[in-house]
Amino acid sequence: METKVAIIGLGLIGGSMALALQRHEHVFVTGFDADERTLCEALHLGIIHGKADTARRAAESADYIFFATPVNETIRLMKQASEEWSLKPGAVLTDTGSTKTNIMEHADLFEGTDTVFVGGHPMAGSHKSGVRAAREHLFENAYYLLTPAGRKDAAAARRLEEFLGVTKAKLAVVSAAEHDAMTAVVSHFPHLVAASLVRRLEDEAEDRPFARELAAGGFRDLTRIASSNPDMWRDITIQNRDELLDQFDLWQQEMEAVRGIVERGNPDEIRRFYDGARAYRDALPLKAQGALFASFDLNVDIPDNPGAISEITGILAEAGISITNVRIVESRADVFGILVVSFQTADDREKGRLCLMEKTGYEINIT
Ligand SMILES: NC(=O)C1=CN([C@@H]2O[C@H](COP(=O)(O)OP(=O)(O)OC[C@H]3O[C@@H](n4cnc5c(N)ncnc54)[C@H](O)[C@@H]3O)[C@@H](O)[C@H]2O)C=CC1
Ligand SMILES: O=C(O)C(=O)Cc1ccc(O)cc1
Repeated sequence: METKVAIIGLGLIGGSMALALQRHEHVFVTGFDADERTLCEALHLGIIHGKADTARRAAESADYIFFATPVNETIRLMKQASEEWSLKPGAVLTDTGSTKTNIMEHADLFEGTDTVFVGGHPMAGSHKSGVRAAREHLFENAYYLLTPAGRKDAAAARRLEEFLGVTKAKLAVVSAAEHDAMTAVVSHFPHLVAASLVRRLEDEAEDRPFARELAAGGFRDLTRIASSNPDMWRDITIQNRDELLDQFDLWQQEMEAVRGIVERGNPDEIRRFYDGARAYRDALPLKAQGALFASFDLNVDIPDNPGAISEITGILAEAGISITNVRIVESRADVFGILVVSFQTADDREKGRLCLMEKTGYEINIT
């Protein structure tokens, strides 16, 4: 029997989810997006099987309903769905939002009905947004957190978990509170810091415009996420406000401690500070795709000239290994640069690494 899926919000995450769920043999994915162009594009690109002209129409015949909209919008849609829509008995509603406490506070709107809401958050994505950025492989190897609320929800969560198996994500169940505390540290607060670093540069560059030209390499790596969708991050910041405020206190303590280290100027102490951070960072599970490690990158140390770039891309193309992005990080002041080649999966990156090691003499690293 055919499973009917409704995806509301067809941007990076909704579009990727629609593509991944099409891996099921008997599935029909209906999409809706508030933006008419996005909706038409999703249909045209084969991201959805059919389009609906309202969220309600998409949802009413569905077995699984995904809200892949900015989180404040998701709550508005949940209220509408529970009050006005006639959903199929046994339907499972879920979302992909980056925050969970606020959303789960509204899950009980579905209590006493024959439908259930299970919170969800695929911890994969990027600073890109929109339907054209959607990728079938986006969730592979990434954590996908589910936050069922009650007993009925636990059974529905198991069904949803099984259905989401085709995404090849690593599914895990956590409480909404736990979710928001952890994501504040690994995702939400870092976005505030990245945006602030960029704003600091903007101020500095008013007096010293040359600083802007020097903002290469490390600065760009550290602030990539400042290029994210501001509407989405506005909603996340509003919904995870309390956790973020706690993070400000802890960050200020951390900055005070670091300031002390710099002020004392003790070389051993300064080195220990950097060494501790490096050791912890290097031991992070980089192979798993997490919120801050959204793409699979190889750093290739090449002479900074166009010939070297086409050599690398040519070797990969010849071996049939697809890449998603290529950029040069001008991290050093001499004639050399680092070519960062991004792959869709860890598997492709490993094949690429072996192939380039065999065919070039360049130094190749995974950061
Ligand atoms: N971007 C990322 O890396 C990740 C985002 N998320 C979460 O997933 C959700 C979607 O994020 P993205 O796909 O990145 O955003 P996006 O901006 O790429 O897509 C959102 C889509 O929702 C549509 N939309 C907005 N309001 C709507 C409404 N009322 N009805 C129907 N469509 C509506 C927009 O037109 C847009 O096409 C957000 O809740 C976000 O917090 C979760 C994991 C990663
Ligand atoms: O671009 C990045 O590294 C991200 O941080 C992507 C991301 C954004 C929001 C999420 O809830 C999860 C992952």
